Amino acid sequence: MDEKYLKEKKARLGFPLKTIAASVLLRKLRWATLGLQFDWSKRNYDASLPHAKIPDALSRLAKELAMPAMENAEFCAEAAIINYFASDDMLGGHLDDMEADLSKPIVSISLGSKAVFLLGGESRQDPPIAMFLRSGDAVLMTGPARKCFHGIPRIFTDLENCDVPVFQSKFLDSHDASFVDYIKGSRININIRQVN
Ligand SMILES: O=C(O)CCC(=O)C(=O)O
Ligand SMILES: [Fe+2]
Repeated sequence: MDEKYLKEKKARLGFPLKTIAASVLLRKLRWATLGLQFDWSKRNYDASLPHAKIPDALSRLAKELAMPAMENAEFCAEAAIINYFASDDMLGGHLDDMEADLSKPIVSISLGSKAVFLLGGESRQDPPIAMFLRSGDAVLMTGPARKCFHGIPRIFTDLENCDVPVFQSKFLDSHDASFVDYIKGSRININIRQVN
């Protein structure tokens, strides 16, 4: 953070301001969104809210991955959630049922550390199936699975189980060093939705 900005901010607030390194803040980031934003008070996606466009490359990839679930129509990537997991993070069992048309799939891409994915049934009481999601895996949640509870109870960040080295080996350029450093103890999930 810029020195002059900090001084001004301290003066305005009247109490000392602690600076936190970007690398520390980055580890605290749990999720981000792209594309259409969800309005939690109205419980719907609101196209009038300011939003960043989903990058074309991601949109094209989602279209291709969604193909088996689209029956002659094209998947339209309208909203995405990016989940950032550090070693002790998990994602509790939940449903993704806020999209108007549940016949459209959710395309979910995993990067970094290996995770356990639990796919349950339509009731929380249904026993889940457990599977590993590794870096580069894509899950297509479609058909009955759109109405099923699912979650991530844990990720593996230890060297023996994380499966990241294979992924890391693809990033040898020195410009990728900070990315490799970040992904070593982390997992990123990108899930892409068609909202309408
Ligand atoms: O992290 C994952 O693989 C699943 C993410 C998910 O289910 C969600 O964001 O709704
Ligand atoms: Fe989900």
